[in-house]
Amino acid sequence: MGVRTANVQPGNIGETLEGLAATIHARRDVSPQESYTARLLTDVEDELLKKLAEEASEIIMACKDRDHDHIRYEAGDLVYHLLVTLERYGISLDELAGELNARMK
Ligand SMILES: N=c1c2ncn([C@@H]3O[C@H](COP(=O)(O)OP(=O)(O)OP(=O)(O)O)[C@@H](O)[C@H]3O)c2ncn1[C@@H]1O[C@H](COP(=O)(O)O)[C@@H](O)[C@H]1O
Repeated sequence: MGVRTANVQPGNIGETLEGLAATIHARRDVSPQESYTARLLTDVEDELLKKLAEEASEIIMACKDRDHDHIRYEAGDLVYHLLVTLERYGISLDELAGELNARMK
């Protein structure tokens, strides 16, 4: 298990996701030697997809343990890897918003 993040303060999810997505997009121009994100964007696609599946199973385990801080931590890992996946496959946050908005009742 990774190191738990200390002193987590609430933030604005829209701003945070947009900022993180922009950082991930910018890693397209960075060498894979310098950045984990750049590696996930350029390595064989199965490396990223395996990681996504691994993070999904880790949050499931955290939920089964009813461990609040661990669920939040693994949710962070999962959302980050999902954003990298969206970047890799060319889906912007605005397009994702459109998908979710289209389902709203
Ligand atoms: N938000 C993240 C982020 N979340 C998770 N990770 C990485 O994802 C990997 C998760 O792998 P693991 O689950 O195996 O590791 P773990 O979390 O230590 O352990 P467990 O979950 O297995 O218990 C680790 O290498 C983390 O460092 C992240 N790496 C980068 N970011 C963001 O991406 C930006 C760009 O970072 P670079 O990748 O360094 O360019 C950074 O500024 C951050 O904002």
